[in-house]
Amino acid sequence: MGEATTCWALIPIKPPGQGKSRLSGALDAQVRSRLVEAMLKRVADAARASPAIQRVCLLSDPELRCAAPLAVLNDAGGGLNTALEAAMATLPQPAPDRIVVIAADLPQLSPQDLTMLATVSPRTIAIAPDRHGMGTNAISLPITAAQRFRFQFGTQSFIAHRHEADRLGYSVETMLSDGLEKDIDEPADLPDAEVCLQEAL
Ligand SMILES: Nc1nc2c(ncn2[C@@H]2O[C@H](COP(=O)(O)OP(=O)(O)OP(=O)(O)O)[C@@H](O)[C@H]2O)c(=O)[nH]1
Ligand SMILES: C[C@H](OP(=O)(O)O)C(=O)O
Repeated sequence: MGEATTCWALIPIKPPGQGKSRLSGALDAQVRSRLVEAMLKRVADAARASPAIQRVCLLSDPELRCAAPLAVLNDAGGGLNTALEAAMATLPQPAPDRIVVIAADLPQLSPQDLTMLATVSPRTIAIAPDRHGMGTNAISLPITAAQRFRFQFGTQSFIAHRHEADRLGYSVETMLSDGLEKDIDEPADLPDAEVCLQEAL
């Protein structure tokens, strides 16, 4: 039997008060910020409950205080893609075999979703698209790929991330589940955040 592989989850989150601006027409600033916190807690709890994940880190401002006591990797600035690339280059050692980058706005995420992302075969990059098949809600990278991967968050990132995996010579697996697809970007998405929204109101 081979050595057990290790996997960490990395959750990027903007500093308090800065996230989910597209919801500002539907929710006031205080509710929005509580919703962001409730969704982050849900994602962090799901990651911590997955037996395939050994460590859960946030990528954010190191001053961030959140309900869950999690390690925070410094967001070096420059936007999400640049900050992720910098974080991959400066991971605490010993680094894991695999790292799952997962959005903080997935209120229906389950531990099984994390386990599915963490347990793909070694030469595989797994990508979870959003409900429109356009954006990327999670990406699971072997450590050998993580440090060369050019993140493409922004518009149409799902296809761009697939191309990036091809460029690096990894096979791609698409991960689909309700928990992974249903990120909360627009007011129309809010019914999918019902439980977190109850906490926030
Ligand atoms: N650390 C960090 N996290 C980011 C950054 N940009 C986006 N994120 C996080 O990445 C995830 C996906 O981002 P979006 O869905 O665009 O969320 P958002 O930026 O809060 O939403 P809008 O303000 O409406 O665009 C969320 O968890 C964000 O908090 C960044 O520059 N640094
Ligand atoms: C960051 C962006 O996510 P969205 O803002 O569409 O959730 C993306 O998936 O590239």
